[in-house]
Amino acid sequence: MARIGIIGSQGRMGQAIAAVLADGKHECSGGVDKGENPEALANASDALVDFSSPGALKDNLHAAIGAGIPILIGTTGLDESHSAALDNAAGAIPVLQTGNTSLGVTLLAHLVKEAAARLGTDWDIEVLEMHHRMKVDAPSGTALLLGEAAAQARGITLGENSESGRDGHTGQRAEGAIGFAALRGGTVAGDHSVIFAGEQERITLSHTAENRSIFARGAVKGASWLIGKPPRRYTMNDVLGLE
Ligand SMILES: NC(=O)C1=CN([C@@H]2O[C@H](COP(=O)(O)OP(=O)(O)OC[C@H]3O[C@@H](n4cnc5c(N)ncnc54)[C@H](OP(=O)(O)O)[C@@H]3O)[C@@H](O)[C@H]2O)C=CC1
Ligand SMILES: O=C(O)C1=N[C@H](C(=O)O)C[C@H](O)C1
Repeated sequence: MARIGIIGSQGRMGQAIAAVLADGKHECSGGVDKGENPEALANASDALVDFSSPGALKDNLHAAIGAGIPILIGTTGLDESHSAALDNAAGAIPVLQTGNTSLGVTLLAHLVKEAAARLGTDWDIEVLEMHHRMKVDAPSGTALLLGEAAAQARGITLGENSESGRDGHTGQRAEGAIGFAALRGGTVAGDHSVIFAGEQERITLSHTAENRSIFARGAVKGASWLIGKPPRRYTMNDVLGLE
């Protein structure tokens, strides 16, 4: 049985993952939280899953490299320096980073790509997300993943074409922009919609997470799949055979 170690083990996702690992087909090798060193956990594991905090990323990658095991990063709110650290780590170990480990969102990103490629730039793209009141980053990692899918299909760079946090006298929407809006409240596990707004018509592609078990199952599937793979960056498309 694959031994999976959980970074962020006492958190909402950490506990959902522990519940999946208790299915008798996997083994949980333990967990660490804030202030704890992930190295011993890495040495006792066949793979790590990290659902903690962006500030923990570099130490977690270091621990996985030291132990020579793969790591799946689900933590969101990452920036370009984190991205460079992920690329660097992927030279030594298998690394999978994604804003959403669910099958449904992974497929949704394909549908968004297809729609964005087929609809002209006169169809405005807006990404709307809603999450529970405890979420600390916005837009969500999933919203950015979906926006990136649309940007790739249109051959544009998301960073240079995104509009978010509109408030006050913002001026007109920039042509070709991909917009983001974030709602927070209650216990919502994760709702995402990508709206294609054209002349007198709209298409909305949506995903609703009914609870965190979909992310937890995807994380365990991804981490197990990474074991024994050659070092490089992987995606959920690789795990699910969707590309
Ligand atoms: N990719 C995906 O599919 C999904 C990604 N996520 C992302 O996962 C992350 C965690 O979400 P969630 O479980 O809801 O958050 P929680 O706040 O419930 O859990 C985070 C956990 O990580 C711990 N932690 C914080 N800093 C460190 C550190 N430096 N080292 C180790 N552990 C640390 C926290 O400990 P303490 O409380 O002591 O600070 C806490 O136990 C978020 O970034 C979220 O967006 C969530 C769902 C799905
Ligand atoms: O923090 C959360 O809860 C979630 N985070 C991920 C994100 O930022 O997209 C995935 C999911 O939507 C839940």
